[in-house]
This record gives sequence, structure tokens and C-alpha cells, in this order.
Amino acid sequence: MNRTWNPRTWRQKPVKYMPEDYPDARALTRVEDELSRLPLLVNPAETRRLTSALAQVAQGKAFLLQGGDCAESFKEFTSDNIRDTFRLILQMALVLTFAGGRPVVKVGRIAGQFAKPRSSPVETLGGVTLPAYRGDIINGMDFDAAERTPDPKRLLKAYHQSSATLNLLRAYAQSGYADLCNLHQWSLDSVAGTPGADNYRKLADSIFESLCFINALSPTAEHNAPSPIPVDLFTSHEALLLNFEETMTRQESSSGHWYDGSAHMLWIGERTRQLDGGHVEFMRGIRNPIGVKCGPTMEPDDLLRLMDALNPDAIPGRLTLIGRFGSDKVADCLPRLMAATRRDGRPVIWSIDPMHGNTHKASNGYKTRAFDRILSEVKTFLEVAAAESVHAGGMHLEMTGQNVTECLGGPLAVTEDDLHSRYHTHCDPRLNGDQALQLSFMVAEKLRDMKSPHARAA
Ligand SMILES: O=C[C@H](O)[C@H](O)COP(=O)(O)O
Ligand SMILES: C=C(OP(=O)(O)O)C(=O)O
Repeated sequence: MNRTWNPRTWRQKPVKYMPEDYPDARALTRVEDELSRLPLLVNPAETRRLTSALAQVAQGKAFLLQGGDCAESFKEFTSDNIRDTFRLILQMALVLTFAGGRPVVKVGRIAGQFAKPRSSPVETLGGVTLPAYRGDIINGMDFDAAERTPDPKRLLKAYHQSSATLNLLRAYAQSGYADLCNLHQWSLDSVAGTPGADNYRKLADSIFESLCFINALSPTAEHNAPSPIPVDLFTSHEALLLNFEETMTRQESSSGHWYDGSAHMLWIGERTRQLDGGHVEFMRGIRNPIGVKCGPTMEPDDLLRLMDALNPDAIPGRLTLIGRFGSDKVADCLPRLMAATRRDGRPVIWSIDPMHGNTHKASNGYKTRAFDRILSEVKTFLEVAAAESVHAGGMHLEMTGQNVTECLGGPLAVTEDDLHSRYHTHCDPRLNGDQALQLSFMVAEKLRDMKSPHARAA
């Protein structure tokens, strides 16, 4: 591979899933110029902090929780939505930390997760064919020719929305929402009346008692008011629109390294991980921690060559492999990939995305996912990792703190007939808060039962 790299070298490579049909190429260039003069959304020091935290995950000493919207949208951009996603990530992390006995590194699919690679470039409705919706950063969701035309101004709007989202997240992280005692209330509300409620309530009670104990010891606790404990929440999105990522990529003068300042962590999607493609070319040059989705067609050799390209210096925390096979394929596909990375010995994090291999069309036409299959893919991931003596490092989820009805089953037994009532996603079905919490309790119990051999050896 040619080692010469700059933020534009991806332009010499084939790229997939990027829009080529902007009607006014000059307008796009003007927007790219404007973006490249705007301040970065995150800074290199924060990004390095995430790499260090992920290095702990790679060593089996911590767990990665990555989750949030399938696609953020301009319409659903409200403080409540941001707060609810933040709150859900914290609740889940609390449950996982308590039961797993290890820190949880929290990374949102948020503040930049807008662009979607679609299976088909077009959509046909009632005999009319239009370009497919590709995320609010590219075009609009309404089935209308003007809306579906890519508009470069959307790149700027997405940048400003990401900036405002980050601003709020930073405030929540410093304030009362980081007050872990309050999280107890949220956990109890969410599990009340659900099938596993008794076990989960006991776990939540233990968490609460421990937190109160810690708070009571805190030298800053005054008048029984628990002092807020700040939390670190990092941001991430799929690096699909390389022209956008290029504008956010700047060289740090002190180190000479290039950082993509659009988010702390970026990942390469299952559809764009070609070794000779533009996405791998772009990602190999930035210093951020990165992820790669690993689907059922990936062979061990493909994976090792991607590791050569993306992490040649074997930096711990740099590379997260995100399996997304489907509950029916994970037991077949994952062991040989995990065995390959174990034999190779370079540090990687293995995480599981139980969403993208488990999508199906309900009989009433809704795109959905069955909660049982999601649970099953995660359970198999944990079992395969234990059998391969590899640290089960994390989970990657499409989820929302809102009470949506997009995935079937779960604590409140969402049925096909319920799907229409609160189906708000802009692309793929997300776990709602109850489903996401129930999944965390299940994983927490499993983690407690199966402490990683890797971690014990460490
Ligand atoms: O989130 C991932 C993809 O963009 C999504 O699953 C594609 O969905 P589609 O098959 O409906 O295009
Ligand atoms: C597109 C996505 O997933 P994948 O690349 O695994 O299909 C996603 O996570 O939004």
C-alpha cells in the first residue's frame, strides 16, 4: 500500500455509497470550503483519552458500550431526545459496570450519525421511482422529488446540529444527570412489571445501596445532597461521507498527527470495508480510534489485511472489530475470526452489533428486528468469546431512550400490530429504552457468570 497519505488521498480510490448526484457541484465545493474553516467538534486530547480507555478494553480490563440512533434527524432534534439517549447509555453502563466489575467506556452513536448506506439507490411507491432516502445530511425523507435531491446545505445543518448536541451532552455529563443515585429511579421504572423484574430489581437495589455508600463517603457531599459525579461520554458515527470527514480532519501541530474532529470515534461500515477502497484509505490516516463492521462474508485473511492497513503499529485501543452476523450465522462465522486475531496477537477489541444481521420485514411491511434474536446473537457472542479465550469487549446497538415500537418482543412484548403506533426511526428499527435495559441486565448477568479468562490472566 502506498504510504503517502493526506485527507484527500481517498479521492484517488473507488468509493461506494457516497452520493454522486448533487445537482450543483460548485455549491457542494463551496459548502466543503466553509466546513473546512469551521471549528472542530471534538479535540485531539479528548480523542486520545478515548483511545487510552479503549486500550483498557483491548486488555480485557473494561467493556465498551456504543449505542444510539440508527440515523439522527433534523425533525427529531430535541433536548428531550438527547437527554433520554444520554440517560439510557448511563443506566446501561451502570448495570454493566456493577455486574461485570469493570469500567464501561461509553460511546454514543450521536452528534454526527446522519448518513446511511442504503441497499437500493431508489425507492418505488405507487409506480413512482425516486432516489432512496440516505439520511438528513444528504436528502429528505418525504417521498417527493425535491426532498430526495441531495442538497449540500444539509451538510452544514448536520454540522451545526452535531455541535449543539455535543454542547448539551457535555452539560449533562457535568451536571445532575450524572448523579448516579438518580439513575436508580430510572432503572426501577424501566424494569417494573417485566418478566425478569425480580432479578433486575435486586440488582438495581444493590447498585443503589452501593452508590449511596460511595456518596456518603464523598468529602464533597453536603447536606445529604449527593455531589454530581461527572461522566465521560464520547461520540461516534459511521465515516460514510468522506468529503465531510475530510473537512473536519486537521493536523495537530505538536504531534504532526491527523485527527478527524467530527467525532471521537469513527467506524467503517460493512458495505464500505474494501481494502482498496476510499473508506479504508481515509481511515488509515487519521489517528482517532476506529471501528470496522465485520459481517458474514468476512474471512480471516480479509480481517488480517485490514488490520495491517488500519493499525500497522498495533496501537492498543485503535481498532474495534464490530461483528454483525445475525443470530443464525454468528456461531458459524465468529469463531474463525476470533481465532485469527488471537493467533495474530495484535491488540483488537471484539464487540458485537446484534442489530444489523437481524433485520426482517414484518407481515404488515414494517422493517423490524426480533428482540429474541438480538439477545441470542449477544449470548452467542459471549459464549464464542469465552470458548476462544478472547475478551468479549463490547456491544454496539441502535437504540433510543424513547418509548418506540420498532423492534418486536422485549419486556412489553411489542407485537407486529403494535409496530405502527410509535415507529419513528428514519431508517432501521431501534431498541426502545425497556428493551435496551433488559438486554443490559442479561449481559450483566452473563458477564458476572463468565469472567473473561483473558482478564484473569492480566
Ligand atoms: O443501517 C444500515 C443500513 O443503512 C440499513 O440497514 C440499510 O437499510 P436498507 O436495506 O433498508 O437500505
Ligand atoms: C450501516 C450500519 O451498519 P452496517 O455497516 O453493519 O450494515 C450502521 O451501523 O448504521
